[in-house]
Amino acid sequence: MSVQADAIWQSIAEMPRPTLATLFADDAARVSRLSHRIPLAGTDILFDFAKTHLDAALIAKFEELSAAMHLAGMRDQLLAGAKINTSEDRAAEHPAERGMGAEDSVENAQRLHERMAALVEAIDQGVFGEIKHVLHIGIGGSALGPKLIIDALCRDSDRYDVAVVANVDGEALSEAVDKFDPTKTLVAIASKTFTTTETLMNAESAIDWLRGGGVEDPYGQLVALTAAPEKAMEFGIDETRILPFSETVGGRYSVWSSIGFPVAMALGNHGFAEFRAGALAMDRHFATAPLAANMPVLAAFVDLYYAQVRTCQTRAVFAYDERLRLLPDYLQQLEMESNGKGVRRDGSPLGRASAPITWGGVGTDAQHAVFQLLHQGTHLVPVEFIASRLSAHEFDEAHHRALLTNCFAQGAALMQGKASDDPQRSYPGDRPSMTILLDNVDPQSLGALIAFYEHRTFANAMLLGINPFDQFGVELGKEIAKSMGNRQSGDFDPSTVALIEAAGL
Ligand SMILES: O=P(O)(O)OC[C@H]1O[C@H](O)[C@H](O)[C@@H](O)[C@@H]1O
Repeated sequence: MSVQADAIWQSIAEMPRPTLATLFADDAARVSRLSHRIPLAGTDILFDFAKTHLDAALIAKFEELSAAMHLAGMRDQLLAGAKINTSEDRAAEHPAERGMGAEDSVENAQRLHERMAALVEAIDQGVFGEIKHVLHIGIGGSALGPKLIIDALCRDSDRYDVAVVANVDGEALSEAVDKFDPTKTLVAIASKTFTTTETLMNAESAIDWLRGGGVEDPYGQLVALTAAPEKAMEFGIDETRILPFSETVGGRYSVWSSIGFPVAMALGNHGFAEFRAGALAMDRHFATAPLAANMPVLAAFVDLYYAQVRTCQTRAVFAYDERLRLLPDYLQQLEMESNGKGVRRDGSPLGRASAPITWGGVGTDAQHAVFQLLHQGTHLVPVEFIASRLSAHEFDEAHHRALLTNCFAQGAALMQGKASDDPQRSYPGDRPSMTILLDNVDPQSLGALIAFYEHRTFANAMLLGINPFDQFGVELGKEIAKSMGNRQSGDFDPSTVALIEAAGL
């Protein structure tokens, strides 16, 4: 980090720390200043930062930090498809999947999307016989995005039943295939590298399941979603059913690419295109809005303020909408795999806290489980609420009113607190939250929301000097698992040896 950035952090740390109550009392226009309604491709999203400790002075300091860390320039490079993933010497071209980036990359992505759309149409038209189910096999970035989007948007889809299987635990595959008829199932094998052991093992077992279920040519029912088409061909998948995507699209940023195939199957090509259009609208906002009114950037300021200055070690995300219940899982990979790093882009020590731990759940369930700690525990946890103005279920609208009321009440309670003579019953208050209110849970708003999180993660990384696009930290465990599986090494530590023996491996 530059000396200049260090000095800015120092001055942020020394700034006065007014309470939320004082911030509201001192600025009658606080809500209009910090609550932004952003119009995006036919939908609006409201981002309310008023219940965080951000104020004009803090924002100005973070703008200085942004200048010192070249945030705007790095953003422009990201969105132009420059090679900003320096440790792997490549670009990070997930925006190109939505239509923003280097011209040839955008064209290439479009061509691949058309190819995928054609395959979806062919399946719809019965070219593969009667297909009713899609078994999507992938893990990490090749599973979490499709799982979230399908769970959110395809609850009463009359197109295909989709199951996403990630875990190498056979229970996961067993649970998924139990509901499916092998003769009517298409198996999508999703792996950017096509080398991930869990995915390949599940794929082999799925082929056995197809064969055991009377499918004469199981390979004829496989589709591959990958950036390594040659490996998928070696695996035995016909080239016409391999949907490639670019090597420059990172795994946890890949739901927009052919990894989104099950989303297109469940939602239809049009729905998947709308999902990408929502993201493109957020890309445009990120590209053009001034930093102080740029939602991903402001959110990163909030994240950094709490993690760096108030030393919060976690941040909690609560979806007040059953349709978004998988959002915290998705964000855990996006944020922690991107920014859970102790070194900067140039390899020097980070010298400060990396990304906080992302956790969360679904409201109102979580209120009856973990909110005690948020209200009275000794850890300060910045909370994020995500809700939708409209619901889609068939029951009385009282349900949705109660859901939203609870969501807003929690934010108010965290901030207000409550004094009491009895210490057990007193609430300190001044606990921050931000709220994101969607108009609806639909493809555009979800696309825009996920792109918002991607850019927020990027802005956090740039302001810390981290490369958010590699993940070397996941390799060591894989290597050790392999050597254990192959029994090549007798020199594990005594605790590990005792566990191997106890399990009879
Ligand atoms: O898509 P794949 O190549 O199979 O990789 C699946 C996942 O595994 C890796 O271990 C990484 O941690 C993830 O970022 C990646 O999404």
